[in-house]
Amino acid sequence: MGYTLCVLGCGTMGIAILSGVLASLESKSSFHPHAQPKWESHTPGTVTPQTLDDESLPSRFIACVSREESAKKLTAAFFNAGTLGRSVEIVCANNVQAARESNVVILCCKPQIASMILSEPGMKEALAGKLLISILAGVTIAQLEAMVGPSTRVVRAMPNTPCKIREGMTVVSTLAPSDAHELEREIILNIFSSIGRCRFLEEKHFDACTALSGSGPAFACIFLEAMADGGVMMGLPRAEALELAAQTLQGAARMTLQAGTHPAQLKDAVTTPGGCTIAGLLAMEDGRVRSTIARAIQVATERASELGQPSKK
Ligand SMILES: NC(=O)C1=CN([C@@H]2O[C@H](COP(=O)(O)OP(=O)(O)OC[C@H]3O[C@@H](n4cnc5c(N)ncnc54)[C@H](OP(=O)(O)O)[C@@H]3O)[C@@H](O)[C@H]2O)C=CC1
Ligand SMILES: O=C(O)[C@@H]1CCC=N1
Repeated sequence: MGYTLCVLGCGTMGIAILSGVLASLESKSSFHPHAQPKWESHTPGTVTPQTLDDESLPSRFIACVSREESAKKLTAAFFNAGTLGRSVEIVCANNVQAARESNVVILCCKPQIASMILSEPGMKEALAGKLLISILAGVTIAQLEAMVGPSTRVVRAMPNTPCKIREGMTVVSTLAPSDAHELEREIILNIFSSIGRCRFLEEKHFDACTALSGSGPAFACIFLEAMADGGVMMGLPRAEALELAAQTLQGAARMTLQAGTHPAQLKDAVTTPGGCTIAGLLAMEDGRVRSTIARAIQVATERASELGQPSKK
């Protein structure tokens, strides 16, 4: 059983989502009696699927691109993705047929070309009565609804690149409570909580989420690289410096997420009076590191809100 899932515009994020979903299904199919479902470790507030019936799980996968070159890359990417990966159908320049054959479509193209793709002849009909999940930055549900027919259910999601290793953070636009939407809710949760954390938030928060968790991996990597650079400056080999920085950031983040420890508490616990940590912290404060990082989120949020708008050029 199961439904057909189509990724319309399968680039960086499409591959990340599809790879994560395939890996999750592979791990579900290789039953382990002591295996914990992925979502059991989630903190309160993040959402998890209630059931795991076949109807809410994908069983056929279609990935769409526009160029042959991209199609070749996808074939290579998914051929190595386990047995399920080999069953991804790669479709080049035939979006309408792919949408017609699908039940759920995840729109993963650039924001600027959404209207072109959704206005292809036959697309409205192909999407009629189906669930369209858009991950596009800055393109609102109202804008998307104006591009599709009234029977297409439009939902926004904002995932991030770590979905590829099932450590993603995805925010999904709040769904109106209704029995008719229960299956859609299950489908959305099964996709995104199988590839990381998933939480619902009102659409008005989407530009901030785009900046914080969507762009966030890039910001975190600047911090990670800078920490490693400091280690290298002090004589550590590059590879070890990166390992130390990455595992340290992961450990601190996990203590916040899993143990619920406030970051300020974590910081204070490390900071011995008169010790080296406070010396480093004061150097960071001199560099206005907090306001610089917070302002980066502010500026990225503002930019995200412009991405769905027609270019002013
Ligand atoms: N990158 C990120 O970290 C995040 C991105 N997003 C959002 O995800 C979306 C995609 O971003 P990203 O994955 O980085 O972009 P990419 O450029 O990597 O992927 C876009 C994909 O769209 C395909 N495409 C282009 N034109 C068409 C067409 N006419 N028909 C079918 N497919 C087409 C491209 O294929 P081809 O090369 O063949 O044209 C490419 O595979 C954006 O809207 C972005 O806002 C959201 C969260 C995080
Ligand atoms: O930079 C961008 O526009 C996209 C959206 C979030 C992450 N990357």
